[in-house]
Amino acid sequence: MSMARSETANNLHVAVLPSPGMGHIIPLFNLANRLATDHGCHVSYLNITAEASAAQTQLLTSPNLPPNLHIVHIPPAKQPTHLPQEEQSTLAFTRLCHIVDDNLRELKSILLHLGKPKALIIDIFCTQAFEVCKQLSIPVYTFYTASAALFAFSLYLPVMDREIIDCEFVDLPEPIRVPGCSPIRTEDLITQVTNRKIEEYKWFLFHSSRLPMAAGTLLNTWNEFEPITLKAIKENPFYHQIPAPPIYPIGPLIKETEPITISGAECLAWLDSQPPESVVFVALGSGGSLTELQLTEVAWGLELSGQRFIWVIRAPSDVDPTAAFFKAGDTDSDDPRTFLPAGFVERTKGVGHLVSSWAPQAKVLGHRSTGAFWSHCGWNSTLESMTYGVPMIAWPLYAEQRMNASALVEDIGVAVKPAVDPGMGEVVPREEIKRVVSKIIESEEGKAMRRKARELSQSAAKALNSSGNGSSYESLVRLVHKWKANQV
Ligand SMILES: O=c1ccn([C@@H]2O[C@H](COP(=O)(O)OP(=O)(O)O[C@H]3O[C@H](CO)[C@@H](O)[C@H](O)[C@H]3O)[C@@H](O)[C@H]2O)c(=O)[nH]1
Repeated sequence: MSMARSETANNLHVAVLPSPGMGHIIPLFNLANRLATDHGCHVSYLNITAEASAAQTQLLTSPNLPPNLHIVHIPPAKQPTHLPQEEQSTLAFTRLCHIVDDNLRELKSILLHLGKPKALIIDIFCTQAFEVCKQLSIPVYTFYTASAALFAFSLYLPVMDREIIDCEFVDLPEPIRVPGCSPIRTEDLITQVTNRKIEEYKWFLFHSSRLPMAAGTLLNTWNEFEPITLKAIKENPFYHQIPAPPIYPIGPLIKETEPITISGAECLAWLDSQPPESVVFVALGSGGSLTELQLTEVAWGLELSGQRFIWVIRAPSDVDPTAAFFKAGDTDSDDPRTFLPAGFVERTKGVGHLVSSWAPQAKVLGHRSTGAFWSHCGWNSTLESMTYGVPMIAWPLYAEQRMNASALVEDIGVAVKPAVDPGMGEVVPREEIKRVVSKIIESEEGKAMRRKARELSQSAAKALNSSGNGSSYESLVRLVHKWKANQV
């Protein structure tokens, strides 16, 4: 039987700690919002303010927050680590890990000041909180913002690192077999593990090896989306050797509200005037950008396809590879249109709509005119696309996105992946772009992908159903009951 909301409420105080980067801030915020609105919890959302992006500030200063959700700002660390210039520009992840490390120094006094919440839910890159919370007897839960498959890989990583693999992972002759996951081709591996000697890998291994310290892991997925992996994590004897924490699949949690800027409103108004399922939405997550050469090919490919599009466009990555990541939602930078082929904007007027830096993505994906999502396959983008039943063009860039893309194309059948031209290096040429864009909007294969995405959208809605034993809804209710039962 479904557990009623009123049973779980009564001022239970929980805190939520995201790491920086919109791909983490957004899902932890969605969870905080859900706990406050659906489960009546009193929620403190701990916001690391150092290097906050415009999108982060905009999200957290929204006037529509529920009254029982409080944003607690962690002031920037007094003596932050200074990374060498070269690392600052190439490794967003290392920089992110240092920001967390520096800015959690005062976590203990913050939690004490908040009156010791009954549970702390942390992002996977905030595992420094385990020791602090042990001293305070606060149970810590991780919210895994990526797939269950990556969670399984991460649980297994310390074992592989210690006992099984003595070369670089990318040099292995065969795909990596992790129980419950499709074999992971070495070229699809998460980028953080491609070089075991560098700091990026050490941080990823550090946080992965601490996953078993959690009292439980909330996964942003649902039973029907990753059935085999979830079953394996729960049941496979292999995982019993690794003290894996109990898992709670609570997804797909996606943005329910988002602040709309002027350019966002224009983008939605443009969509209103387009035919149903006709528009390809091109957006590469919060930090994705393309090289100048690739940007040119994408522009030509879109134009040649003749299909309608919305394109969230950013300055080329050759200028500064991590600029987009740390400046998410910042529209003050150069007008990216200046990087496009001459005459492109004029020639595609009426057929295409450009948005600088940031669009109201969830709203665009939920719009009836959107026919496909050209995405870097970040996990939140993937969940948003599936929630609204939109098929995808898979364009993975970094992190675990290649793994997600392969699952979406090969295992689930909701995406198509353009092929690179070996003669042009890693670049996908305009003819190939034209082919996949037309295919996903017009072909029978594209329609089959849309049908599959719609089925998943229905199963997602069922999992979240609050009045019909939705599996994800019930998982979260179970947790809230548990926290409440431990309440003194
Ligand atoms: O113009 C934009 C661009 C992005 N978004 C939102 O930003 C989030 C982006 O998240 P995601 O798709 O997961 O991409 P990243 O920001 O790149 O996320 C990082 O974190 C994810 C979760 O761990 C990983 O899956 C990714 O690989 C990693 O790059 C989503 O909610 C989008 O709706 C917008 O609202 N407007």
